[in-house]
Amino acid sequence: MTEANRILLGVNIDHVATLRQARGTRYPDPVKAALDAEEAGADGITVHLREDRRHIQDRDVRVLAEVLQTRMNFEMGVTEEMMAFAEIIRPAHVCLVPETRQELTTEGGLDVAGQEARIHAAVQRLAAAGCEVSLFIDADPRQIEASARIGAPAIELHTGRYADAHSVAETALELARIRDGVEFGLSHGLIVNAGHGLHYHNVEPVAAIAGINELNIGHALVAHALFVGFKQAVAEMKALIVAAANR
Ligand SMILES: CC(=O)[C@@H](O)[C@H](O)COP(=O)(O)O
Ligand SMILES: NCC(=O)COP(=O)(O)O
Repeated sequence: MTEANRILLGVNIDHVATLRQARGTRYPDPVKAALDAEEAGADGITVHLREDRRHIQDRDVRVLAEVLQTRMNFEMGVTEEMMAFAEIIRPAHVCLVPETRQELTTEGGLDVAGQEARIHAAVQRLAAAGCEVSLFIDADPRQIEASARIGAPAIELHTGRYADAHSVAETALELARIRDGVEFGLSHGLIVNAGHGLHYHNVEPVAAIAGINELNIGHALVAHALFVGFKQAVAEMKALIVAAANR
């Protein structure tokens, strides 16, 4: 009997909160979505507390920290406000992401190579709070090397360019970039995750990359949940990635 390739699904619930914030209501509740996701097979719950609080709110994070059965992956910009908040919440995982106020979504990865001392200090400080830190970076050897050099245990490769590719050739090129990035990261002793813009029609080639640890997926799950319910949306995605990883 051969052992199954393990691949984890981190469910990002940000856009449940986006819908709530659009009207300032109490519903839909991202905490309920997180608990449903866990029941449906999510291996972890990802939230991005943005500086402008456009979706997830501080209270959501505090409540999630108390009720999650799996683990929280807390995405944050490298700011003093967020560092102090993470030190109080102490999420199991923290993913450091680049952030600009006006962006529609996260554009590009964190420039670790360009600010090694600053990111190194953040990784050390979060590790002292008991958090395993990953760095959300482009699949660029320079950024991967810098991440390993500063002692981050994990990276998350930004799959946005792959997801946004406009031709078969461009898609293949971006997929190859991610595949090479996974291999390069593993060869540097890093845990390699990936995410951003992944959906039901583009996720399989990424899930099939050998050695990839976890995929973080949000927007597409929330969109599909409108039609099939959140548990079903998560279960379908989990089945898809596990099958792709074991093909
Ligand atoms: C870092 C990342 O890829 C996700 O957190 C994503 O950014 C969440 O969605 P928004 O970018 O739309 O806030
Ligand atoms: N880090 C990527 C993530 O959490 C989910 O991104 P998306 O699926 O909402 O684009």
